Amino acid sequence: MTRHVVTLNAGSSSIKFALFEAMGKAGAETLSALAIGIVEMLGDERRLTIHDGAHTKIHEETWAESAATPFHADALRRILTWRRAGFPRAQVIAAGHRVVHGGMHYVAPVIVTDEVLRDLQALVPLAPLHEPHNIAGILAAREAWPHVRQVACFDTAFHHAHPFVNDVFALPRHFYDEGVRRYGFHGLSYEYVTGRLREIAPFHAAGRVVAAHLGNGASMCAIRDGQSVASSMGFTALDGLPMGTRCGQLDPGVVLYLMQEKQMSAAQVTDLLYRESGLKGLSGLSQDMRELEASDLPEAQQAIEYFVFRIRRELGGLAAVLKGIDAIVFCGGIGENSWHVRERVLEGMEWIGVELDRVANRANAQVISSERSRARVFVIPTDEEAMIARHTLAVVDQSAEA
Ligand SMILES: Nc1ncnc2c1ncn2[C@@H]1O[C@H](COP(=O)(O)OP(=O)(O)O)[C@@H](O)[C@H]1O
Ligand SMILES: CC(=O)OP(=O)(O)O
Ligand SMILES: [Mg+2]
Repeated sequence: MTRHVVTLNAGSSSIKFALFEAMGKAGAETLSALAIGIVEMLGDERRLTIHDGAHTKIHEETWAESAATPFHADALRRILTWRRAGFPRAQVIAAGHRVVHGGMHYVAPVIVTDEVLRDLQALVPLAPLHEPHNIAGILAAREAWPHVRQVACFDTAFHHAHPFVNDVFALPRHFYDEGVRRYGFHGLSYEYVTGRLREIAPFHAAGRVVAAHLGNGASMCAIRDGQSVASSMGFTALDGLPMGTRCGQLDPGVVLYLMQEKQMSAAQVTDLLYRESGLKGLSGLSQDMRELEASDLPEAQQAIEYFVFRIRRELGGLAAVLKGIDAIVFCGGIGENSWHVRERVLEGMEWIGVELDRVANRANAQVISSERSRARVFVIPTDEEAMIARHTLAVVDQSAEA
């Protein structure tokens, strides 16, 4: 049996998508990506770029749209038109969506219903950079594709079994019961790299692993025997490491100061912490690590220094949670590509059992620790799309059995 699944990862100014083919018996299918693409909003211009499963560019188009045209619906229309022309025989049975926040109740992927959408809407304030766009992507897909099932796959789900101490804030107890907890994000990415680690190094995958997803958003996760134990991200995707435009860990007293002494409104503070801080705010130059690495500005170098410093702190903390580490995994745009950041993170980490192989690291090799290193360090390209596709197929098959 051959079936197809489309995955969507909708952001504010881009939609990443992929078309997967599933072959074999239901439940034991192999998935392969036929196409992986992105629609980007670049001012009034929009661009669709598609690569095949071997990373060869197979399509590119740009078109002008006024900023007033709803971006997600417009992008979806283009994706569908292209899909019909490029893969006319594809039997698309479902669309899987990355949804960043699942709150207390969504701890596994689900088929989207009106009730699910209402629940997700209530989570918008907890993920203002992501959730509204994730929902817009689902709505646009539902409208463009009324007969295709929509499945929501949550970034928080991988972390849902955290022990209480890694989940709680020291607030009066009722806040925890209401859902004011540490959720953790990037779960689809962590789940994928954990699965890959099981294939590459099963012994290490069964042990104590710290994984670092360092992309535009950045977080770290302590994983024991494949299960998330603690995450640097909390109630929202603001906590932990500094990111492209997000502040990372911040004394809550700063928020009080901004509101009380600087008379900033909640909306202004939200904008400051989510969109104007992190690497962008510190450097005054860019949120893009490549630009910072290429810059001589002292502020750009300090922004990288702070990023590295927080990763090292988190690494020490998560290693303590796990009582030692057997492996570290780097993934995400920075984790997979910046040998410079990895080198600085791992400098002088012998005390934790890590010795870097500088040559392997500079070559972005899969294993970047030396032969002598007690813990092994891996660079594993993540694939949130593949994880979404797997979950989506599984949910569709389960619902058929039910
Ligand atoms: N070769 C590279 N060297 C350093 N940083 C890189 C490199 N390639 C990508 N990056 C950085 O990765 C980040 C984007 O990560 P990515 O995981 O693609 O983001 P997103 O969360 O949008 O998927 C950017 O800061 C970008 O500069
Ligand atoms: C949760 C999160 O930060 O996601 P992203 O890295 O896609 O911004
Ligand atoms: Mg990302």
